[in-house]
Amino acid sequence: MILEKIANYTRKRVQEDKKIVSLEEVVNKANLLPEGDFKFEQTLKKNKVSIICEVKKASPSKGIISEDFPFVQIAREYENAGADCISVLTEPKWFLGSDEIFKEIRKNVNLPMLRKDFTIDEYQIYQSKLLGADAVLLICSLLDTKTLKKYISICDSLGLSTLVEAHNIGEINSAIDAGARIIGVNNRNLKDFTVDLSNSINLRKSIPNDILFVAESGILNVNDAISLIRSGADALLIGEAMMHASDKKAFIREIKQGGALNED
Ligand SMILES: O=C(O)c1ccccc1NCC(=O)[C@H](O)[C@H](O)COP(=O)(O)O
Repeated sequence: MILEKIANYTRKRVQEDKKIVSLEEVVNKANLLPEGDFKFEQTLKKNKVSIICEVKKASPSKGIISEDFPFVQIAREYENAGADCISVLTEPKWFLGSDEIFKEIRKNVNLPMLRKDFTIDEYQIYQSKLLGADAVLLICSLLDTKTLKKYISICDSLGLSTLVEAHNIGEINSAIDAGARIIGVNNRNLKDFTVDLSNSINLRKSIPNDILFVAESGILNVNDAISLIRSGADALLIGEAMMHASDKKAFIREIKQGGALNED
């Protein structure tokens, strides 16, 4: 499965990174930074519905999404269009992301930023803190409950939020047991890349209301977004459709207005 391939490649990447900067060094450096203030989850808590816009050059399911990829300009456009948070993919092989892209965007926008990578080692959490991230992604199918708990605790000590991603009820229970405060449900089946928004809609009911719920992937238009808001999503993570939207401001405005109209 693609996720295993990505995770295996990520293990090699992290081993290489550790040869340049050791675990001890990243830990020490990260601990010297001011503690984070959980800006990512504070933003999600404060809003009725938040839109997390993703900066995404390519993906395993779609190949190249943006040929020229002016990533700083895209992130600024998201900010000006009314995005609440920004997600930046840093995985280099399948998503053509990088830590440098993340750092450049960090310098140019004020919104809370999610470092979207395939976390398989605590090293990446300290690295995310050094990159200026506000949140990291933890994927349940890559981490058992004990490891999830440990990584959430490391993030807590650094003031970083965690988006814990689940695909099914077993993974949701693992995320809850690990103490996740934000759970994302991915609508994309990572075995065959099919997208089914009803995955978020069905699994919403299994997540307690005091845990923030993010619907992820495959949101192609305003109607998709509104149906997820109606099913109780606190936030939507939108990549490809946001990258392609010619009028990003109108896209976000219509989602938020549509979501508000469907309240109660
Ligand atoms: O996007 C993929 O093809 C993909 C494949 C394998 C693992 C993860 C993948 N995507 C990561 C994401 O979480 C999405 O980029 C994100 O949810 C936005 O999705 P979309 O709106 O469909 O671009």
